[in-house]
Amino acid sequence: MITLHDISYLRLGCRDLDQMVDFGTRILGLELRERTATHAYLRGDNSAFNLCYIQGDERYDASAFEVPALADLAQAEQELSALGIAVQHGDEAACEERRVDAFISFTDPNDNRIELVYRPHVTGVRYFPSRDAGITEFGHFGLHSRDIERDLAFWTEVMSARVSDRIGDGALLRIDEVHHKIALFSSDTTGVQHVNFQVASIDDVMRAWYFLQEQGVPIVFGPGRHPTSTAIFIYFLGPDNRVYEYSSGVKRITDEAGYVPRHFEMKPSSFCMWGARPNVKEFSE
Ligand SMILES: O=C/C=C/C(C(=O)O)=C(/O)C(=O)O
Ligand SMILES: [Fe+2]
Repeated sequence: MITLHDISYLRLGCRDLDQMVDFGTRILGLELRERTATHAYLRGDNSAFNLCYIQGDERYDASAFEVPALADLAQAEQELSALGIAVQHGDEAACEERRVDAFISFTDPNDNRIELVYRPHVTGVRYFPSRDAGITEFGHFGLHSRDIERDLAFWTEVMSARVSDRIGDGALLRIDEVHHKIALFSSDTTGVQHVNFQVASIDDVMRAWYFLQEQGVPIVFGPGRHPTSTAIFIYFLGPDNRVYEYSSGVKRITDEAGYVPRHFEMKPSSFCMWGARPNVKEFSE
């Protein structure tokens, strides 16, 4: 089994890097940490970056997870190869581009690009937000799945994720005490389905609600509260048409041995206990 220590970063292709830097800083409230002609590194905590927008193919994305030890990369390669999954090694330039000491990459059974990284760089410099969105950390991300049972088997048997809750076919997966850091949603495509940043409180979610409306940002779900993780949330669209989420108050599962996942019915009330209706394809009946 491949132990995932934490989520690390997302690499997101885009057509217009300036537009994504503007959105990431002025709207999302991330800090622009570094920028080259083709790459923009943004963060909401003290990591070197959480999101890297890359000028070029807007359909490109990759999600990265940290493994605890360098030896885990070799072990992971062995396990993936045994399953017939091709593994690539990051060379020095690719490691530098990702601000990590070492990494391997592969595609999961859904053709999602996944990177396993060793020693993602963190900074000793406090995250300095470009607007006071109240971000506390990079929270989680959703992945598309064209075959949930197949992908769930991969994430829970090959990787170390555990099911916290299911909603219809969808699955919320934890890799530590946080209720979920990965979410799989039934879909007809591949890649990242939504990007979540945790904010400090309900005040930040509600402030975002007014702010996003004023800025003309399309809100696609919420404000509301997830009955699954109990988090209060708001979802909105970036200019890249990706779904972004702020949420606050995600529950922790501390009774690892005794916890049994729940299975929520595929109804809007399983996504929001206040009555908000999702305008997100993968969350709809
Ligand atoms: O119901 C879908 C989403 C649930 C949650 C949650 O329980 O917090 C998410 O954050 C999500 O996966 O978007
Ligand atoms: Fe989410």
